Amino acid sequence: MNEPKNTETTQSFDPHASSLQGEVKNEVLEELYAIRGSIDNFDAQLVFLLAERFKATQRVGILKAKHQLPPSDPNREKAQIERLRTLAHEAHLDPEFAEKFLNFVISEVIRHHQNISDSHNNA
Ligand SMILES: C=C(O[C@@H]1C=C(C(=O)O)C=C[C@H]1O)C(=O)O
Repeated sequence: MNEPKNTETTQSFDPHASSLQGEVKNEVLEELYAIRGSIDNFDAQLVFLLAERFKATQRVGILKAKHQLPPSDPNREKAQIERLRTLAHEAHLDPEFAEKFLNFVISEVIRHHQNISDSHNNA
């Protein structure tokens, strides 16, 4: 996966921004910054991964619009949710959270698909 050359974000982001400065000992702050470095890496990857996922779902949306297929596919969603809940359980992630997260993403995808279908029909 190609990561964008996001010099703007890297230049303006202050990894040490904190409301705790001056409130806790320096060594605690240093340890916090070290852990937060990993959190920042995870968050960046999440954004890249989601961007790739949305690229793929856009293609599905175009395919569906071309062939007059409905934006959502409830049986597919059911299967995905079951799978993700199992994966989450195995990974010690709360399955309820995994389900909510997937539903949140899917509802946004369906909104995109509806928009693609509307503009396809109006063209
Ligand atoms: C992407 C699709 O469209 C919708 C969105 C889904 C998703 O984001 O994974 C899954 C099923 C559909 O409701 C699809 O049908 O594959």
